[in-house]
Amino acid sequence: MWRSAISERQRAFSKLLFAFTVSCNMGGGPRTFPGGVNKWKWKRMHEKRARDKEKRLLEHEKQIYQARIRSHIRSHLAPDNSTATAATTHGPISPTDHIRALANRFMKEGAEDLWNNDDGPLTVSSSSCSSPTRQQGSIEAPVDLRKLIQEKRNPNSMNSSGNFGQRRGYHSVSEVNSGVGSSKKLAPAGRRRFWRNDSTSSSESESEDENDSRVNNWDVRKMGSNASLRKHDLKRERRVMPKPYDEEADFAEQVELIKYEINKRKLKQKEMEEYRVEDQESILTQSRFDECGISPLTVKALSSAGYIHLTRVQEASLSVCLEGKDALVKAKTGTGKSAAFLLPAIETVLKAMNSKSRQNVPPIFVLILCPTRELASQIAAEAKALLKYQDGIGVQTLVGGVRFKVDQKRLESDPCQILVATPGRLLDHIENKSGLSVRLMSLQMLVLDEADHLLDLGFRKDVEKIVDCVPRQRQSLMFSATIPKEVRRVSQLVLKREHAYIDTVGMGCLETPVKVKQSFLIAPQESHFQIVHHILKEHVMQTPDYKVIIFCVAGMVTSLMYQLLREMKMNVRELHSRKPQLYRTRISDEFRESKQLILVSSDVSSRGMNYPDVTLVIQVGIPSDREQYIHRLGRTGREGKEGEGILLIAPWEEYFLDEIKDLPLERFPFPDIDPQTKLKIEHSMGKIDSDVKEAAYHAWLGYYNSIREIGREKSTIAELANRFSASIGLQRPPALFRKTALKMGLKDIPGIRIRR
Ligand SMILES: Nc1ncnc2c1ncn2[C@@H]1O[C@H](COP(=O)(O)OP(=O)(O)OP(=O)(O)O)[C@@H](O)[C@H]1O
Repeated sequence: MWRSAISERQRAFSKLLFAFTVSCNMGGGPRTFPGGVNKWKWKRMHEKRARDKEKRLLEHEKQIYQARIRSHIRSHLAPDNSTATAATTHGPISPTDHIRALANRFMKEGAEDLWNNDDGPLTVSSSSCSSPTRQQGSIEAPVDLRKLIQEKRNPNSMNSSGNFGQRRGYHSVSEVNSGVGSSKKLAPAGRRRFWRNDSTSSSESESEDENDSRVNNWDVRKMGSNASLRKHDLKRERRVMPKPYDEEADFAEQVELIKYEINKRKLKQKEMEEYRVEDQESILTQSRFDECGISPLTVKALSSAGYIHLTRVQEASLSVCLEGKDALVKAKTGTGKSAAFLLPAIETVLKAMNSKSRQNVPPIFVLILCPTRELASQIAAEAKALLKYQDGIGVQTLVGGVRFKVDQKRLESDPCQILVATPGRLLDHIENKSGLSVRLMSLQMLVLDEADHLLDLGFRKDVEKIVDCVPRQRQSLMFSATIPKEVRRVSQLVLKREHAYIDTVGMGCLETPVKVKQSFLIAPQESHFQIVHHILKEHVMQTPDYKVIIFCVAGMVTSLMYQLLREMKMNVRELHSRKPQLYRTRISDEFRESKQLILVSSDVSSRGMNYPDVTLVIQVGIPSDREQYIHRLGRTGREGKEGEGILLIAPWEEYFLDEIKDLPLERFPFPDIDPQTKLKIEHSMGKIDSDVKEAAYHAWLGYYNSIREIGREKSTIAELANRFSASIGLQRPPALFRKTALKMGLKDIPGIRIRR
């Protein structure tokens, strides 16, 4: 356009000069010019000056035009309307009129050069949330005026590709001529005014000055601007001038369109923000189970369980899992991961049962591994609920604490296409050649729930052995609310190299449920039992349907806490690995069904357990790591509900707060415990059997001695353990067996007593 405008002026100027020189040649003027130059040199010099001046002028006006367009757009985007008002009231000419006036000049051929990658559309970053104003005014993507205009001109020709040439809807001559469709078909309708077809253009070209073909409307130019394309697009194409009156109307329309588009985006952004807020509260999506390609009988079972819509993790992972791909899935606690792997598991079984020929041994098609017995029972129960209307598909559990023979009999007599197991007990069966290995040869799907824990050092060896015993040709799925980097690295022990990684939490996003209020309290070890009692009393008073889990650092410390709270007449239960399995199952079931109950538990309940409507989780002492903190906390605030979590630690455990510093923990106000209650607690503690206290001391010492991150000398740990021992009313620290002390690396450590 610039060149064309210049050339018009040049033409006029040349004509003048020509007239002038002709008149000179006819004897009417001087033959030499100032400086002794001849008339041709003089003419060329003036032509060049005129060209330069023209160029400068155009450049200047181009900049004004760009600035005006930008300020116009900003005035529309600015949340504060005063800016917009100011912009519309100042000066003799309104911004819109100014833009229109400038556009009349520049929205001709080549005007698209005004918007290019460098000086192009206004970009408002949605990520820049430092100032509230910007936040309000931010939009998802920049308003691409060119795209809008292009869309308006020819909605069918839009191309969302990032390629600049394509985005502009340009077609090279070679493309047009090479039959990639006719040029009419390819060139956007509106563009035809810029880029003409041969047929329409030829007649116009005839009317042009033949001698000035360099600068006529049929000028040949590079596609795109120099600024935008630089050396990248050297295809050439002809162009023609648009009709001026058309342009004016068109531009007014375009401005309207831009306004409309900006408003639309603002609305959309508002909606998105509202959705995000809702989104954080609800775990459900708009997708429905009856539309996601699973068996109708499963959909029926889902409906009767009250599941209509998929949760986010189910939506994100289901299609991938149904395609048969391996997947590593991360989603927050309480968001429906169990169903996310159970649904594809059921589909796998249905498919296998339809396709498999008769086999000598009843095949197990799906194996689900999980770390605890309670979790295995819970998963099996959920699977059974989903299989409510499917006949002939059986789910069984293989967990410790049940007699081996009983397991064997059950496996032989009852159908079992889906097996849910803890690694240790499953290995027992595999290694004892109970016939399970043969049945596992038909395995189609292996699932690791709480995958990061199963790949922890405690379980990894067992899991590796199990993986070695199942067919390599299988689908493997791994689920957890936490997937540390190390686990991603070792995930290939189980998953195929080309597995999908699905993270519904998102990098840098909050890993804990948004509606759980988290706080921490640092208090001397000696006061922990009193503080727990105080917090519980307050909570019970304020929450009629209270349901609390207290996590303690080890089984026997759990038992001590339980006995103390029971002595203090609280409605409390205990759950830890030192209890027989039948007891554990009964307590777990009772707590699931109950309200107004306090469960004191070791980490056996920290992962996966779905106790509905837990109102408060108290963690006494540091968890083994950040992941454990997240899982323990995740027993409350499930399904997007509200909840509360309190971490109670001793001053020397404060270092742990660093590991969870990205989580929204607030300081819990230090409770004011009345002396009478203190006395009562001391009295209750005095009633507890010293065996329990001694076992608690040993468990406490064992736990803290095993956490490397503490970074303390063994002697310091021994000293702290002795303080704990005193706080629970032991006269002196209990002695350790020599063997135990050796194993723990505590032999000859000052403060550690060895049993004689
Ligand atoms: N699509 C759904 N619609 C409604 N409720 C659902 C849906 N999917 C799962 N739930 C419910 O959500 C709750 C949490 O599910 P689940 O125990 O599978 O969570 P999770 O993500 O495995 O948690 P964790 O990380 O603690 O193991 C359960 O009560 C379950 O019944």
